[in-house]
Amino acid sequence: MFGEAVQAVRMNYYPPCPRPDLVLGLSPHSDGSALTVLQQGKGSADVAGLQILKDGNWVPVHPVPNSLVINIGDTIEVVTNGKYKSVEHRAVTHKEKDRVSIVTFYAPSYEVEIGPVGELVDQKDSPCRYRTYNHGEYSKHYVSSKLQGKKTLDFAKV
Ligand SMILES: O=C(O)CCC(=O)C(=O)O
Ligand SMILES: [Fe+2]
Repeated sequence: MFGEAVQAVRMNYYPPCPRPDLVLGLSPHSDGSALTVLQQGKGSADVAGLQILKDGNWVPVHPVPNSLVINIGDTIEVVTNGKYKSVEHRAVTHKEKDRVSIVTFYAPSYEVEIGPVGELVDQKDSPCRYRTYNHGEYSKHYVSSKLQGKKTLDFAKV
């Protein structure tokens, strides 16, 4: 379904920040990927920099040694017609400690068309919520937009 899938890696370094109350490491966003695999750095295993938005509250994702965090991205939300939601998340800074995260984004090939799978669309119970679009177009839209919660997903909404 994803064609020759794209796997991209981003490494984030967050230096200590004297005013974590004023400065975010990374603004709230959802990832444009299908799935994201994230490792919170070994050397800073006690710094909970990643937070997810759940029921309107920011919840810290505490690092578990030798484990990976798997996040659902926008592409899975579209493919499942909203059954699985991409997670809104952000990174906060820490007064004394720096932090590293290594993030792998697994996403469709830029050539493929992405849309809700037929089995999860039903006129009555689960009407089609997202249009079918070219993933390359979505990626372009994503990288040229500001990180602003799940706003980038508006591109795909019907
Ligand atoms: O540093 C983190 O834990 C979050 C990184 C992230 O959300 C991203 O690179 O997309
Ligand atoms: Fe992210």
